[in-house]
Amino acid sequence: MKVAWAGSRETLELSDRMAKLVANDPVFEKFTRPMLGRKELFKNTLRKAAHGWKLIVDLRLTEEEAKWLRLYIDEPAYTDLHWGMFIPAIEGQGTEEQKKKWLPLAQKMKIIGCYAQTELGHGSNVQGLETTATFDPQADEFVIHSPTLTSSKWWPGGLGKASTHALVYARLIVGGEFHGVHGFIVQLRSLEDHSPLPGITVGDIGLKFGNGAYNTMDNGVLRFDHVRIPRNQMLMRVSQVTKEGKYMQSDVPRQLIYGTMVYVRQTIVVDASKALSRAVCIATRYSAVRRQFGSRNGGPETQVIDYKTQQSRLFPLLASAYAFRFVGEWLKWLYMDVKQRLEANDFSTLPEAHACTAGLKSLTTTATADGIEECRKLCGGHGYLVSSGLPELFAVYIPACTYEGDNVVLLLQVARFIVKTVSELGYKQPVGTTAYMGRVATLMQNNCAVRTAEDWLNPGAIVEAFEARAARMAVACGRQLAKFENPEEGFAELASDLVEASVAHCQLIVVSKFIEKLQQDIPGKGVKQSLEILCYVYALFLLHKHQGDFLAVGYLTPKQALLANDQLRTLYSKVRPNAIALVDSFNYTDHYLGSILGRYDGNVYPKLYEAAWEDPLNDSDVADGFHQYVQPILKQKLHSAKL
Ligand SMILES: CCCCCCCCCCCC(=O)SCCNC(=O)CCNC(=O)[C@H](O)C(C)(C)COP(=O)(O)OP(=O)(O)OC[C@H]1O[C@@H](n2cnc3c(N)ncnc32)[C@H](O)[C@@H]1OP(=O)(O)O
Ligand SMILES: Cc1cc2nc3c(=O)[nH]c(=O)nc-3n(C[C@H](O)[C@H](O)[C@H](O)COP(=O)(O)OP(=O)(O)OC[C@H]3O[C@@H](n4cnc5c(N)ncnc54)[C@H](O)[C@@H]3O)c2cc1C
Repeated sequence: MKVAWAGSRETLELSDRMAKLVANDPVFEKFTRPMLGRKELFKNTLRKAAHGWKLIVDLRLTEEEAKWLRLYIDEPAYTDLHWGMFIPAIEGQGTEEQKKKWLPLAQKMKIIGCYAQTELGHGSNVQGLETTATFDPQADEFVIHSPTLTSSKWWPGGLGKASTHALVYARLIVGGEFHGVHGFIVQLRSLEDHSPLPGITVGDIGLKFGNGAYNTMDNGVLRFDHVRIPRNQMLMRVSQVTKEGKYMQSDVPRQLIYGTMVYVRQTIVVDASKALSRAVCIATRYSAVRRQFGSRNGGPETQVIDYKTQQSRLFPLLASAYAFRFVGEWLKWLYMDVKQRLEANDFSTLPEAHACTAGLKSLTTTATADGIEECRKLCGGHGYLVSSGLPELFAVYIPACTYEGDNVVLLLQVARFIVKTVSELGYKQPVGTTAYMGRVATLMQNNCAVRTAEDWLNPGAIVEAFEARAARMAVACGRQLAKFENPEEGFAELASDLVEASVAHCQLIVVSKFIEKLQQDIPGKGVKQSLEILCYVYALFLLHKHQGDFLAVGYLTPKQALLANDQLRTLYSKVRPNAIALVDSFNYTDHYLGSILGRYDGNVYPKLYEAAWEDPLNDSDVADGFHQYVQPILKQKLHSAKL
């Protein structure tokens, strides 16, 4: 099962080696992080990142090994955006010449970059960005300027204190004409003493959610006062500005400017499976350790993992972790396929890639953020302790629902894609993830044929159910939209219905890809059977949770919905014997989990008790301040009879 989760024996071996390298290095200790003040915390992050980089250089780690090393260091840092966005943006939007100049500097960390797109006044609406880049043909330069307070760059990770350069997204103005938003490489700080360059105001935006957590990252604010950069620092793969001041839009779709966001969104889907699997690993192991009620004749109390309510909350999350892992694997293939096609100037699957990365990023991050919180609740009171690992995991994870695109805004992008597909059904055969809409007539007619709970253990029945739900919801939106004279007005009015139809479409993709995964060759005795059970748990859990959709579109009867729930209960009993093996398969070290509740050895109570005394508050029996503020209350003579 470890190989199924890792993806291959090589990846399992490589990731295991990196996990142990980090876990055995005291520099990467994590428990004290929530106790540190902001400046100490940030300095500690710089120290860890420097040590990580030293390991990469000294041990000559490959790019893949370095990626796993950074993951297991498990600390948001400026390197995330340098490697995760700044470099990919230059790779995707730079000319060959620009790549030759900037990539070696960035890959050797001679410069540190960030991705500065969002502003104080605009994040979702990229076309609304206000920073300007005005071409000066006399000097053959761009003048980068922040014309308003709301044009201040705001949020970019690594910007506040670490980055020497930024990839700045600004409104391109040539000869007084606006030509859309483009990316510009701008140096922010001196490479000598790291002081901000003339015309640059830069700093951190301040504390964020939770202790420790994302406060290890210097999300920054940045303003420009007429800063000049050479013309060749505008990324010019998509569009060019000539020395003479002529704007040239190549035949590449302008949306390629957004290509880095598409890349990061697809990585975020696999990240979701990692974050959710960590929380599920903690909650599952602790649910097996925790006993509460149910003792018979003085025997042991019941393990909470044996309660049906615990199983009905926990096992769908376990199934979701595997589902997101496999759909993330497929999405990575889709992204690489689009990237190859783009190299050959084939833009045919760009809309599908945009819709899938946007929709699956939205779906998986929402489910993962909610799932980590559910795992905290599954651990009762002890889940609320920082030493459970869950509060930090939650605090670091939840911005994923916002960054790289607010999840609702992204679902509206999927909605545009779906509505367009439905409107073209009469004359254009849908392909890829919308191919099922080509069978809309059948999907509108056929109703569910399930007669027994067993009938739900049929991939065909499940896929048809999810296809019918998605198709019928999309067609219903299409019919509603047709009633509006102004399509944009209709779209705005029906936005919530469209979002729900987008969720249905994306859930169909996740279910289908899980089923497709099971058609592949999966090594290991009993592994495929265990994954099949999880696949049915995932699909039938969704069907139960969203049964309103299936009933409203007339595909399911209430009886069939009840049979699905009956089958779910049976499936939970099948998951139970393998639950611990399924989470052990994630192969996480205690260091990476950072959780006393999720310890591999299950030695929870002694370690919880031990950890309590390490809290600084227990440095003295009588807390500082007691004698000053409490003792006088205890000692005061109360004359008023009322008290
Ligand atoms: C290692 C990891 C680190 C992991 C650690 C990560 C650390 C944190 C990283 C966070 C970094 C960030 O947050 S970076 C900042 C992230 N910001 C965002 O994601 C901003 C979200 N907003 C946007 O992407 C855009 O504003 C949109 C897509 C919402 C709207 O764009 P727009 O230009 O107004 O386009 P719009 O009119 O809606 O659509 C026009 C046409 O373009 C298409 N279109 C729109 N976008 C795209 C696209 N990306 N690709 C292709 N096509 C597109 C539409 O489908 C539509 O086609 P048609 O219908 O006409 O056919
Ligand atoms: C931890 C973190 C790290 C980040 N790192 C970076 C970075 O490195 N670089 C960078 O450039 N940015 C970064 N960002 C910024 C991030 O990309 C934006 O916050 C994100 O894109 C959301 O945009 P917004 O803040 O403008 O949200 P808004 O769009 O203002 O969202 C507010 C509300 O309005 C709703 N809304 C907005 N538009 C619509 C619409 N058309 N229809 C319906 N509802 C709508 C949203 O759904 C949401 O509920 C980061 C943010 C965070 C939290």
